[in-house]
Amino acid sequence: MNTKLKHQSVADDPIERHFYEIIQLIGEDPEREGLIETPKRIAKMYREIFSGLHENPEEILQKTFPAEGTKDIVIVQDIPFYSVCEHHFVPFFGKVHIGYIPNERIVGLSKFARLVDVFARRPQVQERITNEIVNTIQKVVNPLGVICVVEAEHMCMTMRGIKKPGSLTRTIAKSGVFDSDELPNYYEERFFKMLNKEI
Ligand SMILES: Nc1nc2c(ncn2[C@@H]2O[C@H](COP(=O)(O)OP(=O)(O)OP(=O)(O)O)[C@@H](O)[C@H]2O)c(=O)[nH]1
Ligand SMILES: [Zn+2]
Repeated sequence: MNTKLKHQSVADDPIERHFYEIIQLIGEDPEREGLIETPKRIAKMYREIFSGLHENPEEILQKTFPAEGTKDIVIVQDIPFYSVCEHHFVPFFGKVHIGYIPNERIVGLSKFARLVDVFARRPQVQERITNEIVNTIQKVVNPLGVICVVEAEHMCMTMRGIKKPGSLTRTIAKSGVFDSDELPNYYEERFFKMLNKEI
């Protein structure tokens, strides 16, 4: 008997074993050359794209620096992200824009991108990523306010189902001074002007 045969079906890794079965169940041959290592590849990829489940987002924001007199909005925009929609397990991807007004401490800029990755690398809905980013920064860094906009294209709306390529979903979450009842909100308006490079 060819010892290579049924390799993945008896693999120690349960993700590998289950994908071997899924390939069979869709009517494909998991033993053919092109697919023989696919369950192993998918298991490795799943551990990468869902690695955020095993990371603590609050740890990322532990190290901060003195605010150095910063009183205005700091924006990090166009942070690219790739996530997986929890309803269909297909990708949604786009850009995140984060603004905050420091209180006494500022955050290292790279930490915002790390925070985005931790939340994106989980089965997600776009609204939750947006809220989680704001809530975590507000809770750990305690700035005067945080605002986050996420823009994304959802493959579950383009490659399947309703099939509307190019449709864009925008979500927004706010805290502190960005979230006051006063309308129009000065800080929110200023954030969007800065985002459009008008300031
Ligand atoms: N609010 C929200 N909905 C999402 C997100 N990602 C996917 N969805 C939606 O989740 C919904 C799941 O709807 P269901 O009716 O349970 O599933 P379905 O029959 O596959 O839906 P269709 O996509 O309409 O074919 C769909 O309307 C998706 O567009 C997201 O990030 N946020
Ligand atoms: Zn979906």
